Amino acid sequence: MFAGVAVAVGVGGFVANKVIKKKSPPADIIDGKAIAATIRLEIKEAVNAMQAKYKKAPGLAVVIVGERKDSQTYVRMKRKACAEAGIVSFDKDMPASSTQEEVLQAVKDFNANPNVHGILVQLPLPKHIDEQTILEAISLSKDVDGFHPLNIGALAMKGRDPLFVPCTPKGCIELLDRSNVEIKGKIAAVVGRSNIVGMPAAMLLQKRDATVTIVHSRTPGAESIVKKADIIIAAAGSAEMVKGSWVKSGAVVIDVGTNSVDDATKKTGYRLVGDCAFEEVKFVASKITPVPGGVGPMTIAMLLKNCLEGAQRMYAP
Ligand SMILES: NC(=O)C1=CN([C@@H]2O[C@H](COP(=O)(O)OP(=O)(O)OC[C@H]3O[C@@H](n4cnc5c(N)ncnc54)[C@H](OP(=O)(O)O)[C@@H]3O)[C@@H](O)[C@H]2O)C=CC1
Ligand SMILES: Nc1nc(=O)c2c([nH]1)NC[C@@H]1CN(c3ccc(C(=O)N[C@@H](CCC(=O)O)C(=O)O)cc3)C=[N+]21
Ligand SMILES: [Mg+2]
Repeated sequence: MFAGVAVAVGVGGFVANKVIKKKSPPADIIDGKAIAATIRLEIKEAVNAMQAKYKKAPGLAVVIVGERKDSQTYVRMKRKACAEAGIVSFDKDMPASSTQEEVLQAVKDFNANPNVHGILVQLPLPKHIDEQTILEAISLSKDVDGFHPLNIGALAMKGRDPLFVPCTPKGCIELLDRSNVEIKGKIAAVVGRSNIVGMPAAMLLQKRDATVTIVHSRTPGAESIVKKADIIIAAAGSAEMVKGSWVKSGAVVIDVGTNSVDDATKKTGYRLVGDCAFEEVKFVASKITPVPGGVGPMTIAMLLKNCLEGAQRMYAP
């Protein structure tokens, strides 16, 4: 009823529209770390139940090739999370000089091992190894990362469901669900189209009846496209690229980006930032995930969940 009523205030003969510029209250922070902890407890209970019923524990094989510091950190976190949930981890740490044949053989050995229900080959692999060849060698029923082309193909098809959904996008959807964000009928924008995050995230949103636009490095006018979205999943790997001005008021923002930027005030010399400018976006969005403590912990929780489900399918199909 107030629409169309202009508030004009005369200031010394000068008439200006008085704009009361007020910052919106900050967004709710979606606590991925806490949600992941809850899920990990749920998994632990299911693992205990499996032990009691079948005298078997789920097993996860983690293959790492080379000495990349970040990969080692992630792999250590995954193995620790497995141990806490009662999932047995099978470690295969291979030197960067390993041949493609050797890595392939490691995968084949785990394919044949009945105590292994999930196989994860940490990416990226050294340049002389063809990632796709390795990923396609993983048994479909043990593909807990969901990176096998047949799993991705099923993800893209109407009326089909893959055996495994990639962990990071699955974690993004779980965060939306557990934060009571409706996906159906919403406009969504995914920034990034990688095989491991952006593309599968877009497929999942679309399967849940969102209308999805994928923005990538060749997209003209990315800002105005992102600004139309009710739900934004940012996975470009570009520190703080999504500014407050890119975000529609009240949008829900899931920030996958994990970028390390130099920070002399930290004892490590760096800190992690997302793909969203958190301090700006939090005053525009209604809900937002932090980095760290948002999507990252969910990725690990979903890995455990996929491994548990793989084992459950084998013992109680
Ligand atoms: N929290 C977690 O669990 C995980 C976090 N990550 C993080 O998520 C981010 C993305 O990872 P990943 O998908 O593997 O990265 P990739 O580098 O494989 O893909 C990045 C994608 O973003 C697009 N892109 C890059 N810059 C821009 C830009 N300025 N504007 C629009 N699009 C852009 C690229 O476009 P194009 O295709 O045209 O090159 C590409 O599709 C990284 O920060 C990574 O560290 C990744 C995995 C798990
Ligand atoms: N085969 C394969 N599967 C993967 O799932 C896979 C991979 N390769 N290669 C690399 C990316 C990256 N990734 C992350 C996992 C956890 C956090 C995570 O837990 N991050 C914490 C912070 C961690 C820290 O402090 O360094 C957080 O955001 O709170 C981040 C990133 C999985 N990946
Ligand atoms: Mg390679």
